[in-house]
Amino acid sequence: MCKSQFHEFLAALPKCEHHLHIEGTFEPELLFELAAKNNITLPADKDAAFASIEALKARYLTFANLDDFLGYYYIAMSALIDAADFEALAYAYFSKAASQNVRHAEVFFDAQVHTERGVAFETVVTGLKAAQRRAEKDFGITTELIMCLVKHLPLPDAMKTFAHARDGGFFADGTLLAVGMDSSEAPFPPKMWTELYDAAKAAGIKRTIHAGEEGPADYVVQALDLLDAQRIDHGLRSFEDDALIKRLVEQKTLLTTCPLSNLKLQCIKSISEFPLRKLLDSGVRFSINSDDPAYFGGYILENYCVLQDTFGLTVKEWESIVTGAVLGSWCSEERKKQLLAEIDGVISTWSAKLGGQ
Ligand SMILES: Nc1ncnc2[nH]cnc12
Ligand SMILES: [Zn+2]
Repeated sequence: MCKSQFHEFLAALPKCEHHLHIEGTFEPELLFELAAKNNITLPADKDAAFASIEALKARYLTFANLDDFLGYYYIAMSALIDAADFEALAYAYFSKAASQNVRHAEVFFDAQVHTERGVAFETVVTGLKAAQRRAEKDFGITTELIMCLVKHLPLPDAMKTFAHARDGGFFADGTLLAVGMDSSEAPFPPKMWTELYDAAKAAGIKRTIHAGEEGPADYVVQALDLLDAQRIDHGLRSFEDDALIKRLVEQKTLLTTCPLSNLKLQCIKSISEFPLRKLLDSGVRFSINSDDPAYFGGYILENYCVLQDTFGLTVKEWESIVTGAVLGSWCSEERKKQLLAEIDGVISTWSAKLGGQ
């Protein structure tokens, strides 16, 4: 069976995306457009990569590590000013995701980074919500927002943003689904954030955190032990610790993995180093995601395809991956049932076409 036919099957599979930074979908074309509209000068005097769309895209091919990438990611955000900018950004992602059969997406946004530069929390959320409503109407995709706090700023700053969202009723009214943490990892272990996660837990708010991307397996252990995190974003390095894997399996903790991101940020040297076989064989619940697709050369489907080309999975294995992604989602039981039924339909159509692959 030809590679492209299997890719067609992967495209048809109903998908859930759980690890996607909306600011990481900021394509250079839209970045330059919004920077011009908002009179934001990108720092081409300090870094020639900002001289043109082409130069920036070329620079995105050479990230040395997570922090190298984050420098560009945070500068680009400075071009997002009003609610319409956030709406345009998010709607572009939802359209692209829907075209790849993402049926449910739980999306991060970096609230604190925007408020810190003077953009009101309400502006960000208003724009994102408008895009969510339009996307559900236009494509039938269900979406949720996860507010990420950033590890490179002090705990009191994170607490202030968290309290603003909690006390403003943004979690209680369903505008926000959960709280997470992202940004630079190694210098900022999970144990630094217990106060934030205790407060989220006390308020009945779901909790996730980036851990085990560049940091060691022990950071994942800390996230479980000290933060009571219910989901782990990346968790790539969890396989350094057998007891941790056993625990993740028993607790059915979802790892939201991101293969192309890991490759582009030099966490792995080649896709063959991505622990896909271990994830499947151990029974850890995981999903495959795009993280920051505008920066890493691929949206969710490209992540699925590169894994297929490298590991040659069967239809059954893909069925178990997309089913696990549904089960690990934070959507209603009713929505899960719909998504599982959609998967059943696509699998029966394609099993016949692909004949026992
Ligand atoms: N891959 C990643 N790791 C940590 N923080 C991030 N923010 C956006 N992408 C990220
Ligand atoms: Zn991420």
